[in-house]
Amino acid sequence: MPPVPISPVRVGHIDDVQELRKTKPRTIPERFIRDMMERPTLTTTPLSPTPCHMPIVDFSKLSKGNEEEVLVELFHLATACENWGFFQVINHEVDLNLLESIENLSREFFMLPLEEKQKYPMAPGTVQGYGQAFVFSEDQKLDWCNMFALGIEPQYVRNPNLWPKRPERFSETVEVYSGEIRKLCYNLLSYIALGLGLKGDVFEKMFGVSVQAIRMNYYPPCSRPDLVLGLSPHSDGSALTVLQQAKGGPVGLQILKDNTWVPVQPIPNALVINIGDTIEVLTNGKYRSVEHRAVAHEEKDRLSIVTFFAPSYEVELGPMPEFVDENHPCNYRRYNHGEYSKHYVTNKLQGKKTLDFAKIQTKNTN
Ligand SMILES: COC(=O)C(/C=C/C1=C(C)CCCC1(C)C)=C/O[C@H]1C=C(C)C(=O)O1
Ligand SMILES: O=C(O)CCC(=O)C(=O)O
Ligand SMILES: [Fe+2]
Repeated sequence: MPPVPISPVRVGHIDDVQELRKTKPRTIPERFIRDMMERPTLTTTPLSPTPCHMPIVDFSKLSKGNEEEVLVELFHLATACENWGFFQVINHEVDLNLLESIENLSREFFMLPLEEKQKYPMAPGTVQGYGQAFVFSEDQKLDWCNMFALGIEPQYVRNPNLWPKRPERFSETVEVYSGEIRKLCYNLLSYIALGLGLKGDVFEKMFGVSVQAIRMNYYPPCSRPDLVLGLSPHSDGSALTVLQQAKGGPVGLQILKDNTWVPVQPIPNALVINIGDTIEVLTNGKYRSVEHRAVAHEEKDRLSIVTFFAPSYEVELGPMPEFVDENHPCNYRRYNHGEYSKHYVTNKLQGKKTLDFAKIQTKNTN
Protein backbone atom coordinates (compact mmCIF):
# COMPACT_ATOMS: atom_id res chain seq x y z
CA MET A 1 0.00 0.00 0.00
CA PRO A 2 1.40 3.48 -0.83
CA PRO A 3 2.18 5.65 2.17
CA VAL A 4 -0.72 7.85 3.23
CA PRO A 5 0.26 11.44 2.28
CA ILE A 6 0.47 13.70 5.31
CA SER A 7 -1.54 16.80 4.49
CA PRO A 8 0.84 19.80 4.64
CA VAL A 9 -0.09 22.69 6.91
CA ARG A 10 -1.38 25.45 4.59
CA VAL A 11 -0.64 28.79 6.21
CA GLY A 12 -0.56 31.09 3.17
CA HIS A 13 1.92 33.96 2.92
CA ILE A 14 3.31 35.17 6.23
CA ASP A 15 4.85 38.64 6.00
CA ASP A 16 8.10 39.10 7.87
CA VAL A 17 7.16 42.04 10.10
CA GLN A 18 10.66 43.51 10.18
CA GLU A 19 10.79 43.64 6.37
CA LEU A 20 7.30 45.07 6.26
CA ARG A 21 8.29 47.80 8.67
CA LYS A 22 11.37 48.61 6.54
CA THR A 23 9.67 48.64 3.15
CA LYS A 24 6.10 49.79 3.93
CA PRO A 25 6.25 51.38 7.39
CA ARG A 26 2.58 52.37 7.49
CA THR A 27 1.06 49.19 6.07
CA ILE A 28 -0.65 46.67 8.33
CA PRO A 29 -1.83 43.71 6.25
CA GLU A 30 -5.32 42.43 7.05
CA ARG A 31 -3.95 39.21 8.56
CA PHE A 32 -2.41 41.21 11.42
CA ILE A 33 -5.48 43.30 12.25
CA ARG A 34 -7.27 41.88 15.26
CA ASP A 35 -11.02 41.69 15.74
CA MET A 36 -12.33 44.48 17.98
CA MET A 37 -12.56 42.28 21.08
CA GLU A 38 -8.95 41.16 20.80
CA ARG A 39 -7.37 44.59 20.31
CA PRO A 40 -5.00 45.64 23.07
CA THR A 41 -5.18 48.31 25.70
CA LEU A 42 -1.97 50.30 25.38
CA THR A 43 0.10 52.07 28.00
CA THR A 44 0.41 55.21 25.92
CA THR A 45 -3.17 56.49 26.21
CA PRO A 46 -4.42 58.53 29.21
CA LEU A 47 -7.06 55.88 29.99
CA SER A 48 -4.67 52.96 29.96
CA PRO A 49 -3.90 50.95 33.11
CA THR A 50 -0.70 51.87 34.94
CA PRO A 51 2.03 49.24 34.62
CA CYS A 52 2.05 46.91 37.61
CA HIS A 53 4.97 45.99 39.78
CA MET A 54 4.53 42.28 40.06
CA PRO A 55 5.99 40.62 43.16
CA ILE A 56 9.77 40.65 43.48
CA VAL A 57 11.68 37.67 44.79
CA ASP A 58 15.23 38.20 46.01
CA PHE A 59 17.03 35.01 45.01
CA SER A 60 20.10 35.83 47.13
CA LYS A 61 17.94 35.75 50.27
CA LEU A 62 16.90 32.20 49.37
CA SER A 63 20.37 31.01 48.46
CA LYS A 64 22.49 32.87 51.03
CA GLY A 65 20.08 34.30 53.61
CA ASN A 66 19.91 33.41 57.28
CA GLU A 67 17.12 31.12 58.47
CA GLU A 68 14.64 33.95 58.96
CA GLU A 69 15.41 35.59 55.60
CA VAL A 70 14.94 32.25 53.84
CA LEU A 71 11.57 31.71 55.49
CA VAL A 72 10.34 35.23 54.68
CA GLU A 73 11.47 34.95 51.05
CA LEU A 74 9.94 31.48 50.65
CA PHE A 75 6.70 33.06 51.82
CA HIS A 76 7.05 35.88 49.23
CA LEU A 77 7.72 33.30 46.54
CA ALA A 78 4.76 31.13 47.53
CA THR A 79 2.41 34.14 47.67
CA ALA A 80 3.62 35.37 44.27
CA CYS A 81 3.06 31.93 42.72
CA GLU A 82 -0.40 31.57 44.23
CA ASN A 83 -1.73 35.11 43.67
CA TRP A 84 0.06 36.16 40.50
CA GLY A 85 1.60 33.14 38.72
CA PHE A 86 4.38 35.62 37.88
CA PHE A 87 7.23 37.29 39.73
CA GLN A 88 10.46 39.14 38.94
CA VAL A 89 13.58 37.61 40.38
CA ILE A 90 16.44 39.91 41.42
CA ASN A 91 19.97 38.96 42.48
CA HIS A 92 19.47 35.74 40.53
CA GLU A 93 23.19 34.93 40.31
CA VAL A 94 23.18 34.74 36.50
CA ASP A 95 26.13 36.83 35.33
CA LEU A 96 24.86 40.22 34.13
CA ASN A 97 27.50 40.25 31.37
CA LEU A 98 25.99 37.04 30.06
CA LEU A 99 22.52 38.64 30.03
CA GLU A 100 23.99 41.55 28.10
CA SER A 101 25.79 39.26 25.64
CA ILE A 102 22.71 37.17 24.82
CA GLU A 103 20.71 40.36 24.40
CA ASN A 104 23.26 41.91 22.04
CA LEU A 105 23.73 38.74 20.02
CA SER A 106 19.99 38.12 19.71
CA ARG A 107 19.54 41.66 18.46
CA GLU A 108 22.43 41.19 16.00
CA PHE A 109 20.77 38.00 14.77
CA PHE A 110 17.46 39.75 14.08
CA MET A 111 19.34 42.60 12.32
CA LEU A 112 20.93 40.20 9.80
CA PRO A 113 19.64 40.31 6.22
CA LEU A 114 16.47 38.26 5.76
CA GLU A 115 18.25 35.76 3.44
CA GLU A 116 20.73 34.98 6.23
CA LYS A 117 17.98 34.39 8.82
CA GLN A 118 16.02 32.30 6.35
CA LYS A 119 18.87 29.81 6.26
CA TYR A 120 17.27 28.58 9.51
CA PRO A 121 13.58 28.46 8.55
CA MET A 122 10.80 27.45 10.89
CA ALA A 123 8.87 25.03 8.69
CA PRO A 124 5.06 25.50 8.83
CA GLY A 125 3.63 23.60 11.76
CA THR A 126 6.99 23.34 13.58
CA VAL A 127 8.42 25.45 16.40
CA GLN A 128 12.19 25.63 15.86
CA GLY A 129 14.08 28.11 13.68
CA TYR A 130 13.25 31.59 12.35
CA GLY A 131 9.69 32.60 11.54
CA GLN A 132 6.26 32.57 13.18
CA ALA A 133 5.28 29.59 15.31
CA PHE A 134 1.74 28.43 16.06
CA VAL A 135 0.30 29.32 12.64
CA PHE A 136 -1.90 26.52 11.32
CA SER A 137 -4.35 28.06 8.89
CA GLU A 138 -4.67 30.76 6.26
CA ASP A 139 -7.37 32.66 8.12
CA GLN A 140 -5.59 32.79 11.49
CA LYS A 141 -4.56 36.23 12.74
CA LEU A 142 -0.79 36.75 12.83
CA ASP A 143 1.37 38.21 15.59
CA TRP A 144 3.47 41.36 15.09
CA CYS A 145 6.61 39.42 15.94
CA ASN A 146 9.53 37.53 14.46
CA MET A 147 10.68 34.52 16.44
CA PHE A 148 13.77 32.41 16.56
CA ALA A 149 13.51 29.23 18.64
CA LEU A 150 15.83 26.34 19.44
CA GLY A 151 15.48 23.12 21.42
CA ILE A 152 18.35 22.96 23.93
CA GLU A 153 18.08 19.89 26.19
CA PRO A 154 18.10 16.94 26.06
CA GLN A 155 20.18 16.44 22.91
CA TYR A 156 17.29 14.74 21.09
CA VAL A 157 15.27 17.98 20.94
CA ARG A 158 18.13 19.73 19.11
CA ASN A 159 18.16 20.35 15.40
CA PRO A 160 21.85 21.19 14.71
CA ASN A 161 20.97 22.54 11.24
CA LEU A 162 19.11 25.40 12.89
CA TRP A 163 21.98 26.67 15.06
CA PRO A 164 23.16 29.89 13.38
CA LYS A 165 26.73 30.39 12.15
CA ARG A 166 26.25 34.16 12.38
CA PRO A 167 26.58 36.29 14.39
CA GLU A 168 29.85 34.84 15.55
CA ARG A 169 29.60 33.49 19.12
CA PHE A 170 25.79 33.39 18.96
CA SER A 171 25.44 29.60 19.28
CA GLU A 172 28.23 29.35 21.85
CA THR A 173 26.57 32.07 23.96
CA VAL A 174 23.14 30.40 23.71
CA GLU A 175 24.81 27.28 25.09
CA VAL A 176 26.42 29.03 28.08
CA TYR A 177 23.31 31.13 28.78
CA SER A 178 21.05 28.09 28.68
CA GLY A 179 23.32 26.24 31.12
CA GLU A 180 23.06 29.12 33.62
CA ILE A 181 19.29 29.48 33.18
CA ARG A 182 18.92 25.71 33.64
CA LYS A 183 20.63 25.97 37.07
CA LEU A 184 18.33 28.86 37.98
CA CYS A 185 15.26 26.82 36.99
CA TYR A 186 16.31 23.83 39.11
CA ASN A 187 16.97 26.15 42.06
CA LEU A 188 13.68 27.99 41.68
CA LEU A 189 11.80 24.71 41.40
CA SER A 190 13.37 23.51 44.64
CA TYR A 191 12.35 26.74 46.44
CA ILE A 192 8.86 26.49 44.93
CA ALA A 193 8.65 22.92 46.26
CA LEU A 194 9.77 24.01 49.75
CA GLY A 195 7.21 26.85 49.69
CA LEU A 196 4.54 24.26 48.92
CA GLY A 197 5.62 22.18 51.91
CA LEU A 198 7.19 19.52 49.66
CA LYS A 199 10.73 18.10 49.60
CA GLY A 200 13.12 20.43 47.78
CA ASP A 201 14.17 17.84 45.20
CA VAL A 202 10.68 16.56 44.34
CA PHE A 203 10.42 18.24 40.91
CA GLU A 204 14.02 17.56 39.91
CA LYS A 205 13.49 13.85 40.65
CA MET A 206 10.09 13.79 38.95
CA PHE A 207 11.16 15.65 35.78
CA GLY A 208 14.02 13.36 34.69
CA VAL A 209 16.30 15.09 32.18
CA SER A 210 14.25 18.25 31.79
CA VAL A 211 13.34 19.57 28.36
CA GLN A 212 14.57 23.11 27.74
CA ALA A 213 14.02 25.43 24.79
CA ILE A 214 14.89 29.05 24.05
CA ARG A 215 12.86 31.49 22.00
CA MET A 216 13.88 35.01 21.02
CA ASN A 217 10.95 37.29 20.20
CA TYR A 218 11.59 40.47 18.20
CA TYR A 219 8.75 42.98 18.01
CA PRO A 220 9.44 45.79 15.50
CA PRO A 221 7.68 49.13 15.96
CA CYS A 222 4.19 49.21 14.48
CA SER A 223 2.40 52.31 13.11
CA ARG A 224 -0.92 51.05 14.59
CA PRO A 225 -0.11 49.13 17.79
CA ASP A 226 -3.78 49.52 18.77
CA LEU A 227 -4.80 47.13 15.97
CA VAL A 228 -2.28 44.31 16.39
CA LEU A 229 -0.86 42.01 19.05
CA GLY A 230 2.86 41.32 19.43
CA LEU A 231 2.09 37.85 20.78
CA SER A 232 -1.33 36.21 21.14
CA PRO A 233 -2.70 35.51 24.63
CA HIS A 234 -1.49 32.18 25.98
CA SER A 235 -0.26 30.34 29.02
CA ASP A 236 3.09 28.58 28.75
CA GLY A 237 3.17 24.80 28.28
CA SER A 238 6.30 24.55 30.41
CA ALA A 239 6.76 24.00 34.16
CA LEU A 240 8.57 27.32 34.53
CA THR A 241 9.38 30.06 32.04
CA VAL A 242 12.22 32.56 32.39
CA LEU A 243 11.78 35.80 30.45
CA GLN A 244 14.53 38.31 29.87
CA GLN A 245 13.34 41.67 28.57
CA ALA A 246 16.07 43.51 26.67
CA LYS A 247 17.29 46.76 28.21
CA GLY A 248 15.79 50.04 27.06
CA GLY A 249 12.73 48.42 25.51
CA PRO A 250 9.18 49.69 26.04
CA VAL A 251 6.65 47.99 28.30
CA GLY A 252 5.26 45.14 26.19
CA LEU A 253 4.32 42.18 28.36
CA GLN A 254 0.77 42.17 29.74
CA ILE A 255 -0.70 39.64 32.13
CA LEU A 256 -4.36 38.87 32.72
CA LYS A 257 -5.00 39.72 36.36
CA ASP A 258 -8.56 39.71 37.73
CA ASN A 259 -9.87 39.79 34.16
CA THR A 260 -7.86 42.91 33.24
CA TRP A 261 -4.79 43.07 31.01
CA VAL A 262 -2.10 44.60 33.19
CA PRO A 263 1.19 45.83 31.67
CA VAL A 264 4.38 44.74 33.40
CA GLN A 265 7.03 47.34 34.17
CA PRO A 266 10.46 45.78 33.54
CA ILE A 267 13.01 46.02 36.37
CA PRO A 268 16.59 46.43 35.07
CA ASN A 269 18.62 43.20 35.41
CA ALA A 270 15.68 41.23 36.82
CA LEU A 271 14.26 38.13 35.14
CA VAL A 272 10.53 37.54 34.89
CA ILE A 273 9.47 34.05 35.96
CA ASN A 274 6.11 32.50 35.33
CA ILE A 275 4.36 29.33 36.36
CA GLY A 276 3.59 27.09 33.39
CA ASP A 277 0.86 24.52 32.76
CA THR A 278 2.87 21.65 34.31
CA ILE A 279 2.99 23.27 37.76
CA GLU A 280 -0.70 24.13 37.51
CA VAL A 281 -1.52 20.46 36.94
CA LEU A 282 0.88 19.13 39.60
CA THR A 283 -0.52 21.49 42.25
CA ASN A 284 -4.10 20.73 41.13
CA GLY A 285 -4.58 24.42 40.31
CA LYS A 286 -3.22 25.87 43.58
CA TYR A 287 -0.60 27.64 41.44
CA ARG A 288 -2.00 28.63 38.06
CA SER A 289 -0.33 29.34 34.73
CA VAL A 290 -1.48 32.87 34.05
CA GLU A 291 -2.51 34.06 30.61
CA HIS A 292 -0.23 36.70 29.11
CA ARG A 293 0.41 38.44 25.79
CA ALA A 294 2.71 41.06 24.27
CA VAL A 295 1.77 44.34 22.63
CA ALA A 296 3.69 46.33 20.03
CA HIS A 297 4.86 49.94 20.33
CA GLU A 298 4.48 52.76 17.82
CA GLU A 299 8.11 53.92 17.83
CA LYS A 300 10.24 51.45 19.72
CA ASP A 301 11.18 47.88 18.98
CA ARG A 302 11.33 45.26 21.74
CA LEU A 303 13.27 42.05 22.24
CA SER A 304 12.58 39.28 24.71
CA ILE A 305 14.54 36.10 25.34
CA VAL A 306 12.46 33.30 26.77
CA THR A 307 13.44 29.92 28.23
CA PHE A 308 10.88 27.14 28.57
CA PHE A 309 11.74 24.51 31.16
CA ALA A 310 9.63 21.34 31.30
CA PRO A 311 9.69 17.70 32.36
CA SER A 312 11.18 15.02 30.15
CA TYR A 313 8.76 13.68 27.50
CA GLU A 314 8.34 10.25 29.10
CA VAL A 315 7.12 11.67 32.44
CA GLU A 316 3.52 10.94 33.41
CA LEU A 317 1.89 13.92 35.10
CA GLY A 318 -1.23 14.57 37.13
CA PRO A 319 -2.15 16.35 40.35
CA MET A 320 0.09 15.33 43.26
CA PRO A 321 -1.83 13.60 46.08
CA GLU A 322 -0.78 16.41 48.47
CA PHE A 323 -3.14 18.77 46.58
CA VAL A 324 -6.20 16.55 46.32
CA ASP A 325 -8.72 15.97 49.12
CA GLU A 326 -12.45 16.18 49.75
CA ASN A 327 -12.33 20.00 49.50
CA HIS A 328 -10.03 19.97 46.48
CA PRO A 329 -11.30 17.44 43.96
CA CYS A 330 -8.92 16.33 41.26
CA ASN A 331 -9.19 18.88 38.41
CA TYR A 332 -6.84 17.30 35.88
CA ARG A 333 -6.42 13.79 34.49
CA ARG A 334 -3.11 11.95 34.28
CA TYR A 335 -1.29 12.25 30.96
CA ASN A 336 2.11 11.88 29.36
CA HIS A 337 4.07 15.16 29.09
CA GLY A 338 5.37 14.27 25.60
CA GLU A 339 1.74 14.02 24.45
CA TYR A 340 0.96 17.37 26.03
CA SER A 341 4.00 18.96 24.42
CA LYS A 342 2.87 17.66 21.02
CA HIS A 343 -0.65 18.96 21.63
CA TYR A 344 0.74 22.37 22.68
CA VAL A 345 2.94 22.89 19.65
CA THR A 346 0.31 21.73 17.15
CA ASN A 347 -2.39 24.18 18.24
CA LYS A 348 -2.60 27.94 17.90
CA LEU A 349 -2.01 30.06 20.99
CA GLN A 350 -5.47 30.64 22.39
CA GLY A 351 -5.44 31.73 26.01
CA LYS A 352 -5.60 28.73 28.31
CA LYS A 353 -7.46 26.53 25.84
CA THR A 354 -4.51 24.16 25.39
CA LEU A 355 -4.81 23.04 29.00
CA ASP A 356 -8.30 21.65 28.28
CA PHE A 357 -6.24 18.65 27.16
CA ALA A 358 -5.74 17.80 30.84
CA LYS A 359 -8.79 19.34 32.53
CA ILE A 360 -11.47 17.13 33.99
CA GLN A 361 -14.62 18.90 32.85
CA THR A 362 -17.05 19.30 35.73
CA LYS A 363 -20.72 18.83 34.84
CA ASN A 364 -22.74 22.04 34.90
CA THR A 365 -25.82 21.12 36.95
CA ASN A 366 -27.64 24.46 36.37
C1 LIG B 1 8.15 28.51 19.44
O1 LIG B 1 8.34 27.56 20.42
C2 LIG B 1 7.67 27.66 21.57
O2 LIG B 1 7.02 28.60 21.80
C3 LIG B 1 7.76 26.57 22.50
C4 LIG B 1 8.48 25.45 22.05
C5 LIG B 1 9.45 24.85 22.66
C6 LIG B 1 10.11 23.68 22.21
C7 LIG B 1 11.09 23.77 21.25
C8 LIG B 1 11.46 25.03 20.56
C9 LIG B 1 11.88 22.58 20.84
C10 LIG B 1 11.90 21.54 21.88
C11 LIG B 1 10.56 21.21 22.37
C12 LIG B 1 9.74 22.38 22.89
C13 LIG B 1 8.27 22.05 22.63
C14 LIG B 1 9.93 22.55 24.39
C15 LIG B 1 7.16 26.68 23.70
O3 LIG B 1 7.44 25.80 24.66
C16 LIG B 1 6.55 25.50 25.66
C17 LIG B 1 5.58 24.51 25.22
C18 LIG B 1 5.79 23.37 25.89
C19 LIG B 1 5.00 22.11 25.85
C20 LIG B 1 6.89 23.57 26.72
O4 LIG B 1 7.37 22.74 27.46
O5 LIG B 1 7.32 24.83 26.61
O1 LIG C 1 7.79 38.98 24.94
C1 LIG C 1 7.15 38.83 25.97
O2 LIG C 1 7.14 39.65 26.87
C2 LIG C 1 6.30 37.60 26.16
C3 LIG C 1 6.91 36.36 25.59
C4 LIG C 1 6.14 35.12 25.92
O3 LIG C 1 5.18 35.14 26.63
C5 LIG C 1 6.57 33.85 25.33
O4 LIG C 1 7.50 33.85 24.51
O5 LIG C 1 5.98 32.80 25.69
FE1 LIG D 1 4.65 33.07 27.26
